[in-house]
Amino acid sequence: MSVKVEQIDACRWRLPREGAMRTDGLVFASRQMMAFLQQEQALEQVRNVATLPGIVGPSIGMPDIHWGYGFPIGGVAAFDADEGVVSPGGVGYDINCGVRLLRTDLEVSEVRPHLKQLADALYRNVPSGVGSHRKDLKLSVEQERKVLVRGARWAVEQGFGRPEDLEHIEEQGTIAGADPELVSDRALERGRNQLGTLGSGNHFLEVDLVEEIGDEQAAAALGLFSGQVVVTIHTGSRGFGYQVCDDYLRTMLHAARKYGIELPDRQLCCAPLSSPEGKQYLAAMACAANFAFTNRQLITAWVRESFEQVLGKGPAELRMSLIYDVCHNIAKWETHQFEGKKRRLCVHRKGATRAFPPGHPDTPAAYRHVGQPVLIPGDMGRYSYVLVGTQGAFEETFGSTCHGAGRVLSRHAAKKQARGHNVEAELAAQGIHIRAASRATVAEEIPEAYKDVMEVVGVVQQAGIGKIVARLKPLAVIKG
Ligand SMILES: Nc1nc2c(ncn2[C@@H]2O[C@H](COP(=O)(O)O)[C@@H](O)[C@H]2O)c(=O)[nH]1
Ligand SMILES: [Mn+2]
Ligand SMILES: [Mn+2]
Repeated sequence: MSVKVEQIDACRWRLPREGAMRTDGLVFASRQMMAFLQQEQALEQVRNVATLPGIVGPSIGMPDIHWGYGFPIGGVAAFDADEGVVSPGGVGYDINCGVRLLRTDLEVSEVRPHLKQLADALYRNVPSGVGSHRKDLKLSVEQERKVLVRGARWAVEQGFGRPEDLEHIEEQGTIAGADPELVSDRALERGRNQLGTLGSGNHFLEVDLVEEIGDEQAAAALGLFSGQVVVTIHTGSRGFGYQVCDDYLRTMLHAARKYGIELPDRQLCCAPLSSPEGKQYLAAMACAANFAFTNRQLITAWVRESFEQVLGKGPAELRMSLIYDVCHNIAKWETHQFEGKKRRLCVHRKGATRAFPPGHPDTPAAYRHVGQPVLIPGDMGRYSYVLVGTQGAFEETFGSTCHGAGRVLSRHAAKKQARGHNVEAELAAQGIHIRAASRATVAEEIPEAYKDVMEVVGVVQQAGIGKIVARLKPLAVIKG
């Protein structure tokens, strides 16, 4: 299916307003990416989002855009507080899936001789794959409710990490307004066993090497240097968030009918932000977001523990601090300047990352002169990127940028392509050690399953909606 697009410049494309659209679509992509996107449903989804009530500015697609449930993955849409809507499809099933980056003082030469052992320790200490969890983490219902309200702060209070970690988490690791009364018993039950687990598929824990620095000043501010060993964690709210999303999709289908919202696709079901249903979803979503922050905080503690077990040095000696933790599936209340006016907007980022500019008060003090860190994973065989947010992103995309490379092969197609290959052995030959609960996951996650993230961040940088700070290369990857 071909969607009408007009090229604006080398990396911007307009999907002109027509039919039921209330605004234009705006997609960031190279010509080559657009040629590929023309065969995809994601552009149609950008147009569908543009039909929703109260949308402010364009319906935006990032260069890693691909098909998602209702809203595309790699999509950003902002809605007016009075006229606008909130939609679970605009956040996604894995509420507050996100990425966290830890630094160390270690040079790669100090780690290489211990890499296999380190991969084993991380695999042992951090539960990954379906059904695994730490035997020493048993939550009562009361404790779980505290997690949902306090987020990463709860984990720090229990001794998982240090108070200064919180300063380097989006929203300091706690989204306000969470109400555990608004989540189902089923969600609570699924969450209890899954807190402190990585999950499967695209979720990962990775030891990386800082391969190249793109901006020395920003790298120094973030504590990054060439040849350094860092750790990336990518996971979200697990079965808890999934259940919250699933429960509220039903509520929202009913609400859309009740409030007379016309939907080009049922998967865009939503409710007015001012309605009881809209407010309830945001309060339940906040619970899931806090669950995810806690999840990444617990995993951080076990990563620090693993390094200490293998290298005999604790987190303080290794200066193993949290660079940043950023969400890429969330809807948030934010203040933005739009058409000369300050507006309170609910910004949906689904497979998109907040990218606030230098000087923004929500950027941690240590980074305020360079911009908010933006963490963009690529794939388990090539590279990932660290960026910072820009004024361009603040002005054009509600302070947002891409979130990854984006899939190009379905899981099925990736498995087919991996047939006849020993992916683990091929990666090991390149010095990348994989530990995974399932062979099938590794096959589904081959690097070729994703776009080349270098091209994605290239578009982002060219468009001025992100600035490259460093490129990371995987050394050891833990997959579910
Ligand atoms: N460095 C790695 N990046 C990976 C790996 N598996 C997936 N990915 C990238 O993450 C993004 C985000 O995924 P999403 O599930 O939140 O949409 C994805 O687009 C890939 O680029 C990995 O093992 N290592
Ligand atoms: Mn994710
Ligand atoms: Mn996820």
